Amino acid sequence: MTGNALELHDVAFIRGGRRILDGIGLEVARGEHWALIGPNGAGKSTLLNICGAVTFPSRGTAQILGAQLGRIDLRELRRSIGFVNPRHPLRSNLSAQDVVLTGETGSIELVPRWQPDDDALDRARILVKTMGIDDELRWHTMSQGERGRALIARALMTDPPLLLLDEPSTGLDVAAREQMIRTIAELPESHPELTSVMVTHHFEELPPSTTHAALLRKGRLVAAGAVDGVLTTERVSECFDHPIEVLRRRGRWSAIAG
Ligand SMILES: Nc1ncnc2c1ncn2[C@@H]1O[C@H](COP(=O)(O)OP(=O)(O)OP(=O)(O)O)[C@@H](O)[C@H]1O
Repeated sequence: MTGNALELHDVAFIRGGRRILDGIGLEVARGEHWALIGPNGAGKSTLLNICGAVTFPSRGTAQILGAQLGRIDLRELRRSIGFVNPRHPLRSNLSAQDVVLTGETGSIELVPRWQPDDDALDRARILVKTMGIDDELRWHTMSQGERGRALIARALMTDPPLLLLDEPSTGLDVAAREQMIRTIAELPESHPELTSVMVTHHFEELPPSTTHAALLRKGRLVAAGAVDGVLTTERVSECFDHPIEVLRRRGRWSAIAG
Protein backbone atom coordinates (compact mmCIF):
# COMPACT_ATOMS: atom_id res chain seq x y z
CA MET A 1 0.00 0.00 0.00
CA THR A 2 1.17 3.51 -0.73
CA GLY A 3 0.54 6.90 0.85
CA ASN A 4 0.45 7.88 4.48
CA ALA A 5 -1.20 5.78 7.15
CA LEU A 6 -2.84 8.90 8.59
CA GLU A 7 -3.46 12.35 7.15
CA LEU A 8 -5.38 14.85 9.22
CA HIS A 9 -6.05 18.32 7.84
CA ASP A 10 -7.38 21.15 10.01
CA VAL A 11 -9.31 18.73 12.21
CA ALA A 12 -11.57 20.13 14.92
CA PHE A 13 -13.77 18.26 17.38
CA ILE A 14 -16.44 20.38 19.03
CA ARG A 15 -18.82 19.25 21.79
CA GLY A 16 -21.16 21.45 23.82
CA GLY A 17 -19.70 24.50 22.10
CA ARG A 18 -16.22 23.55 23.33
CA ARG A 19 -13.31 23.00 20.95
CA ILE A 20 -11.83 19.79 22.29
CA LEU A 21 -9.52 19.58 19.25
CA ASP A 22 -8.71 22.45 16.94
CA GLY A 23 -6.55 23.01 13.86
CA ILE A 24 -4.99 19.54 13.98
CA GLY A 25 -2.76 18.76 11.01
CA LEU A 26 -0.85 15.49 11.21
CA GLU A 27 0.80 13.16 8.73
CA VAL A 28 1.89 9.71 9.82
CA ALA A 29 3.80 7.74 7.20
CA ARG A 30 3.53 3.96 7.00
CA GLY A 31 6.00 2.16 9.22
CA GLU A 32 6.31 5.05 11.68
CA HIS A 33 5.71 4.58 15.41
CA TRP A 34 4.25 7.66 17.06
CA ALA A 35 3.76 8.71 20.66
CA LEU A 36 0.98 11.14 21.46
CA ILE A 37 1.70 13.05 24.67
CA GLY A 38 0.07 15.88 26.57
CA PRO A 39 -1.51 16.90 29.88
CA ASN A 40 -4.80 15.49 31.21
CA GLY A 41 -7.73 16.62 29.12
CA ALA A 42 -5.53 17.79 26.22
CA GLY A 43 -7.58 15.69 23.77
CA LYS A 44 -5.23 12.73 23.24
CA SER A 45 -7.89 10.01 23.46
CA THR A 46 -10.25 12.03 21.29
CA LEU A 47 -7.55 12.37 18.64
CA LEU A 48 -6.72 8.66 18.86
CA ASN A 49 -10.42 7.85 18.43
CA ILE A 50 -10.50 9.92 15.25
CA CYS A 51 -7.43 8.03 13.99
CA GLY A 52 -9.31 4.80 14.79
CA ALA A 53 -12.49 5.83 12.91
CA VAL A 54 -14.37 5.66 16.22
CA THR A 55 -15.07 9.40 16.35
CA PHE A 56 -15.65 11.73 13.42
CA PRO A 57 -14.14 15.22 13.24
CA SER A 58 -16.59 18.13 13.49
CA ARG A 59 -14.50 19.94 10.89
CA GLY A 60 -11.56 19.18 8.61
CA THR A 61 -10.64 15.88 6.99
CA ALA A 62 -9.17 12.65 8.30
CA GLN A 63 -7.71 10.13 5.87
CA ILE A 64 -7.03 6.79 7.45
CA LEU A 65 -5.09 4.20 5.46
CA GLY A 66 -5.94 6.14 2.33
CA ALA A 67 -9.67 6.27 3.02
CA GLN A 68 -11.47 9.48 3.93
CA LEU A 69 -13.69 9.28 6.99
CA GLY A 70 -17.29 9.78 5.99
CA ARG A 71 -16.78 8.33 2.51
CA ILE A 72 -15.96 4.68 3.16
CA ASP A 73 -17.27 1.42 4.57
CA LEU A 74 -16.40 1.79 8.26
CA ARG A 75 -16.61 -1.95 9.00
CA GLU A 76 -13.94 -2.69 6.41
CA LEU A 77 -11.73 0.16 7.61
CA ARG A 78 -12.03 -0.87 11.27
CA ARG A 79 -10.78 -4.37 10.39
CA SER A 80 -7.58 -2.65 9.25
CA ILE A 81 -7.12 -0.92 12.60
CA GLY A 82 -6.07 -2.63 15.80
CA PHE A 83 -7.23 -0.69 18.85
CA VAL A 84 -5.83 -1.43 22.31
CA ASN A 85 -7.72 0.12 25.18
CA PRO A 86 -6.90 -1.26 28.65
CA ARG A 87 -10.43 -0.32 29.79
CA HIS A 88 -11.75 -3.11 27.54
CA PRO A 89 -15.36 -3.67 28.66
CA LEU A 90 -15.40 -7.49 28.34
CA ARG A 91 -17.80 -9.13 30.83
CA SER A 92 -17.56 -12.85 30.02
CA ASN A 93 -14.81 -14.94 31.54
CA LEU A 94 -13.28 -15.82 28.17
CA SER A 95 -10.10 -17.84 27.75
CA ALA A 96 -7.04 -15.98 26.48
CA GLN A 97 -7.52 -17.55 23.05
CA ASP A 98 -11.18 -16.51 22.88
CA VAL A 99 -10.26 -12.94 23.87
CA VAL A 100 -7.83 -12.93 20.95
CA LEU A 101 -10.47 -14.45 18.63
CA THR A 102 -12.86 -11.53 19.30
CA GLY A 103 -10.35 -9.49 17.29
CA GLU A 104 -11.48 -11.45 14.21
CA THR A 105 -15.12 -10.35 14.63
CA GLY A 106 -14.20 -6.89 15.93
CA SER A 107 -16.50 -7.49 18.90
CA ILE A 108 -16.03 -7.26 22.67
CA GLU A 109 -17.73 -10.59 23.39
CA LEU A 110 -17.64 -13.75 21.29
CA VAL A 111 -20.36 -13.45 18.64
CA PRO A 112 -23.09 -16.06 19.36
CA ARG A 113 -23.06 -19.00 16.92
CA TRP A 114 -19.91 -17.65 15.20
CA GLN A 115 -17.35 -20.37 14.58
CA PRO A 116 -13.77 -19.39 13.78
CA ASP A 117 -12.31 -21.17 10.76
CA ASP A 118 -9.06 -23.15 11.04
CA ASP A 119 -7.02 -20.22 9.79
CA ALA A 120 -8.40 -17.88 12.49
CA LEU A 121 -7.82 -20.52 15.17
CA ASP A 122 -4.23 -20.98 14.02
CA ARG A 123 -3.57 -17.25 14.05
CA ALA A 124 -5.08 -16.87 17.52
CA ARG A 125 -2.95 -19.75 18.86
CA ILE A 126 0.22 -18.28 17.34
CA LEU A 127 -0.53 -14.81 18.75
CA VAL A 128 -1.22 -16.21 22.24
CA LYS A 129 2.12 -17.98 22.05
CA THR A 130 4.21 -15.16 20.59
CA MET A 131 2.78 -12.66 23.09
CA GLY A 132 3.86 -15.01 25.88
CA ILE A 133 0.31 -15.44 27.22
CA ASP A 134 -0.45 -18.52 29.33
CA ASP A 135 -3.29 -20.20 27.39
CA GLU A 136 -4.82 -21.53 30.62
CA LEU A 137 -5.65 -17.98 31.68
CA ARG A 138 -9.18 -16.61 31.71
CA TRP A 139 -10.17 -12.93 31.55
CA HIS A 140 -11.52 -12.56 35.11
CA THR A 141 -8.33 -13.83 36.71
CA MET A 142 -5.79 -12.26 34.33
CA SER A 143 -3.56 -9.56 35.82
CA GLN A 144 -3.58 -6.11 34.18
CA GLY A 145 -0.34 -7.01 32.41
CA GLU A 146 -1.73 -10.29 31.08
CA ARG A 147 -4.87 -8.50 29.93
CA GLY A 148 -2.74 -5.88 28.17
CA ARG A 149 -0.83 -8.52 26.24
CA ALA A 150 -4.05 -10.38 25.39
CA LEU A 151 -5.52 -7.11 24.05
CA ILE A 152 -2.48 -6.45 21.88
CA ALA A 153 -2.74 -10.01 20.51
CA ARG A 154 -6.49 -9.40 19.93
CA ALA A 155 -5.71 -6.18 18.08
CA LEU A 156 -3.23 -8.00 15.81
CA MET A 157 -5.71 -10.76 14.91
CA THR A 158 -6.65 -9.19 11.57
CA ASP A 159 -2.99 -8.36 10.86
CA PRO A 160 -3.91 -4.66 10.73
CA PRO A 161 -1.58 -2.15 9.08
CA LEU A 162 -2.43 0.39 11.84
CA LEU A 163 -2.23 -0.21 15.59
CA LEU A 164 -3.54 2.36 18.08
CA LEU A 165 -2.70 2.04 21.77
CA ASP A 166 -4.40 4.13 24.44
CA GLU A 167 -2.20 4.09 27.55
CA PRO A 168 -1.40 0.38 27.29
CA SER A 169 0.68 0.42 30.48
CA THR A 170 -2.15 1.72 32.70
CA GLY A 171 -2.24 -0.06 36.04
CA LEU A 172 0.92 -2.11 35.50
CA ASP A 173 3.63 -2.59 38.09
CA VAL A 174 7.17 -1.80 36.97
CA ALA A 175 8.01 -5.39 35.89
CA ALA A 176 4.77 -5.83 33.95
CA ARG A 177 5.26 -2.37 32.43
CA GLU A 178 8.73 -3.28 31.23
CA GLN A 179 7.40 -6.50 29.71
CA MET A 180 4.64 -4.55 27.96
CA ILE A 181 7.15 -2.02 26.59
CA ARG A 182 9.32 -4.88 25.31
CA THR A 183 6.29 -6.47 23.64
CA ILE A 184 5.45 -3.19 21.88
CA ALA A 185 9.09 -2.48 21.01
CA GLU A 186 9.38 -5.88 19.29
CA LEU A 187 6.34 -5.31 17.07
CA PRO A 188 8.25 -3.51 14.28
CA GLU A 189 10.41 -6.61 13.94
CA SER A 190 7.56 -9.15 13.94
CA HIS A 191 5.23 -6.82 11.94
CA PRO A 192 7.51 -4.69 9.72
CA GLU A 193 4.60 -3.11 7.81
CA LEU A 194 2.90 -1.89 10.97
CA THR A 195 2.27 1.78 11.78
CA SER A 196 1.41 2.64 15.37
CA VAL A 197 0.23 5.54 17.50
CA MET A 198 0.39 5.28 21.27
CA VAL A 199 -1.09 7.66 23.82
CA THR A 200 0.76 7.91 27.09
CA HIS A 201 1.22 10.24 30.06
CA HIS A 202 4.57 8.88 31.09
CA PHE A 203 7.83 9.28 29.20
CA GLU A 204 9.18 6.15 30.91
CA GLU A 205 6.48 4.16 29.10
CA LEU A 206 7.67 5.07 25.62
CA PRO A 207 9.09 2.05 23.82
CA PRO A 208 12.56 2.60 22.35
CA SER A 209 11.01 1.80 18.94
CA THR A 210 9.19 5.18 19.00
CA THR A 211 10.18 7.09 15.87
CA HIS A 212 7.94 10.20 16.10
CA ALA A 213 6.05 12.17 18.69
CA ALA A 214 3.25 14.69 18.84
CA LEU A 215 2.65 17.03 21.79
CA LEU A 216 -0.93 18.08 22.37
CA ARG A 217 -2.01 20.95 24.63
CA LYS A 218 -5.57 22.21 25.08
CA GLY A 219 -6.66 20.52 21.85
CA ARG A 220 -3.85 21.89 19.71
CA LEU A 221 -0.60 20.39 18.52
CA VAL A 222 2.42 22.10 20.08
CA ALA A 223 4.91 20.02 18.08
CA ALA A 224 4.91 16.94 15.85
CA GLY A 225 7.72 15.16 14.05
CA ALA A 226 10.80 12.99 14.53
CA VAL A 227 10.98 12.01 18.18
CA ASP A 228 14.31 13.58 19.12
CA GLY A 229 13.26 16.96 17.78
CA VAL A 230 9.93 16.90 19.64
CA LEU A 231 10.68 15.34 23.02
CA THR A 232 12.98 18.14 24.10
CA THR A 233 13.04 19.92 27.45
CA GLU A 234 11.90 23.15 25.80
CA ARG A 235 8.97 21.75 23.85
CA VAL A 236 7.73 19.42 26.58
CA SER A 237 7.90 22.26 29.14
CA GLU A 238 5.83 24.40 26.79
CA CYS A 239 3.31 21.61 26.30
CA PHE A 240 2.82 20.99 30.04
CA ASP A 241 3.20 24.68 30.93
CA HIS A 242 5.74 23.62 33.53
CA PRO A 243 9.53 23.23 33.54
CA ILE A 244 10.24 19.60 32.68
CA GLU A 245 13.65 18.21 31.89
CA VAL A 246 13.52 15.43 29.31
CA LEU A 247 16.34 12.91 29.24
CA ARG A 248 17.07 10.04 26.87
CA ARG A 249 19.32 7.23 28.02
CA ARG A 250 19.92 3.88 26.36
CA GLY A 251 16.99 4.54 24.03
CA ARG A 252 14.50 5.24 26.81
CA TRP A 253 13.05 8.55 27.96
CA SER A 254 12.46 10.07 31.36
CA ALA A 255 11.09 13.41 32.51
CA ILE A 256 11.89 15.32 35.68
CA ALA A 257 9.67 18.21 36.70
CA GLY A 258 11.53 21.32 37.85
N1 LIG B 1 -17.96 13.36 23.53
C1 LIG B 1 -17.56 14.30 24.37
N2 LIG B 1 -18.44 15.22 24.84
C2 LIG B 1 -18.04 16.20 25.69
N3 LIG B 1 -16.78 16.35 26.13
C3 LIG B 1 -15.87 15.46 25.70
C4 LIG B 1 -16.20 14.39 24.80
N4 LIG B 1 -15.08 13.68 24.56
C5 LIG B 1 -14.10 14.27 25.28
N5 LIG B 1 -14.57 15.33 25.95
C6 LIG B 1 -13.79 16.25 26.82
O1 LIG B 1 -12.69 16.67 26.03
C7 LIG B 1 -11.51 16.80 26.81
C8 LIG B 1 -10.40 15.95 26.23
O2 LIG B 1 -10.69 14.59 26.51
P1 LIG B 1 -9.67 13.42 26.14
O3 LIG B 1 -10.15 12.20 26.85
O4 LIG B 1 -9.51 13.34 24.68
O5 LIG B 1 -8.33 13.96 26.79
P2 LIG B 1 -6.99 13.19 27.14
O6 LIG B 1 -5.87 14.07 26.71
O7 LIG B 1 -7.02 11.81 26.59
O8 LIG B 1 -7.12 13.19 28.73
P3 LIG B 1 -6.47 12.22 29.84
O9 LIG B 1 -5.00 12.44 29.76
O10 LIG B 1 -7.04 12.79 31.11
O11 LIG B 1 -6.90 10.82 29.56
C9 LIG B 1 -11.90 16.42 28.22
O12 LIG B 1 -12.15 17.60 28.95
C10 LIG B 1 -13.17 15.60 28.05
O13 LIG B 1 -14.01 15.72 29.16
